[in-house]
Amino acid sequence: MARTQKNKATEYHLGLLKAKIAKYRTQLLESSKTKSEKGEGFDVMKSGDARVALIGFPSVGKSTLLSKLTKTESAVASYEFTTLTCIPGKIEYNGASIQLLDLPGIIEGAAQGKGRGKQVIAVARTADLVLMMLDATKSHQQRVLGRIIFVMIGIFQYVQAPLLQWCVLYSRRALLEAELEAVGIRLNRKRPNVYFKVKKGGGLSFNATCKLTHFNEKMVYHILHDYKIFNAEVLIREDITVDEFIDVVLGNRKYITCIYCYNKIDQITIEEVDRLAREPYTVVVSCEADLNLDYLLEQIWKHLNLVRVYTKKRGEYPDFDGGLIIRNGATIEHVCHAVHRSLVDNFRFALVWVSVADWGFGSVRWLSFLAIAIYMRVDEISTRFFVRARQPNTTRSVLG
Ligand SMILES: Nc1nc2c(ncn2[C@@H]2O[C@H](COP(=O)(O)OP(=O)(O)OP(=O)(O)O)[C@@H](O)[C@H]2O)c(=O)[nH]1
Ligand SMILES: [K+]
Ligand SMILES: [Mg+2]
Repeated sequence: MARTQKNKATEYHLGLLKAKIAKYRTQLLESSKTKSEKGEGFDVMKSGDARVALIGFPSVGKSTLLSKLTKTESAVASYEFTTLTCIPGKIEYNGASIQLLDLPGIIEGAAQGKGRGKQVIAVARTADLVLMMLDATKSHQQRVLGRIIFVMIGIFQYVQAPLLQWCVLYSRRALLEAELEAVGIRLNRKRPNVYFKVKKGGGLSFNATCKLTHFNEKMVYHILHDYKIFNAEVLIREDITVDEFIDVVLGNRKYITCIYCYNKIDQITIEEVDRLAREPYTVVVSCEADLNLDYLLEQIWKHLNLVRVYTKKRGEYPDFDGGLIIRNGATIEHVCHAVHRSLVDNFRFALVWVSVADWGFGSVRWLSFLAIAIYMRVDEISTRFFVRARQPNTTRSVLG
């Protein structure tokens, strides 16, 4: 693929190669899974309302952060690979209990099993949020190096391509992302809006509701052929790339939010801190100097997208102490399950109050919910309406 020039004529050929690589990669991962039992990740029980995994190179300060944010102490030392297993800690925040996992550092080639890479990445797959820790001091060194390389590229025009590649690859953050990407973790990306269903017969039915600029029906046909899928229904609802389509076909991708956390900002200049802090999904902290850790918690909470639901007895004020913590996108059925397993069977209707601040885009939904609720029994429709609350602290208003 590196040798193929990228243009309109070769796009098709490249797409097929991508599908092949994805296929072989999956086969490799699957075969190695059966060979070693150790590939399943560390044996740590999921507990609390959400799970956050600390991923990063050795000695970036992952254990220091765990020890700061939770009551658990994880060994901190200046040498690499101090932590060798998964160490769980508990963060109590906004009434929720969030499991924070300290993990061994990972290195280049982790996805292929270097170090304890495979186990670490397996744990990352089970997390609701990946907290990618990076060393701010190293990122600065790297930028300086990057500039030098770009000057060199200017001088040696003819070796441009490999050098550029090296430059891109050398970014430590990109390296980590590539490791996670290789095992099917997609960071800060949403699931492609594609309906894909394998069928028993009937051939391939292909439809797109928008103009596709990256590939066409013929390509879809050939990619599916490569996976030995001959009968399927494909409905593409957004202008996706070939890679995204392959993700859909493979179906085992994990879409996880990632916060990039630059540690050790006590060691770099304020200008550098400012530059890093402006990047998307980025938080700058210093675990040792206790800088910005409360903002980090705030961001973790925000990106976990948890919803607090409080129960209320008839004629009484709601109990704002013991709330139920529910994932965003959960339904009233989930809420029932969180209260008691048998509740769903006897469930008839629910009255729902939402905070005014949540009305924003969802207001139409809530108002229609209210309108329909008046005419229908709520249990018939409740499962189709999501319980969403983004800013649960604000004024509550009676809706249902
Ligand atoms: N200057 C500075 N040093 C820090 C900071 N946070 C951690 N360190 C130092 O970084 C070193 C490594 O910290 P650890 O917490 O052990 O790093 P780790 O990522 O858990 O490392 P491994 O478990 O080996 O992968 C220690 O010597 C810490 O004292 C910080 O905010 N500023
Ligand atoms: K260390
Ligand atoms: Mg550690």
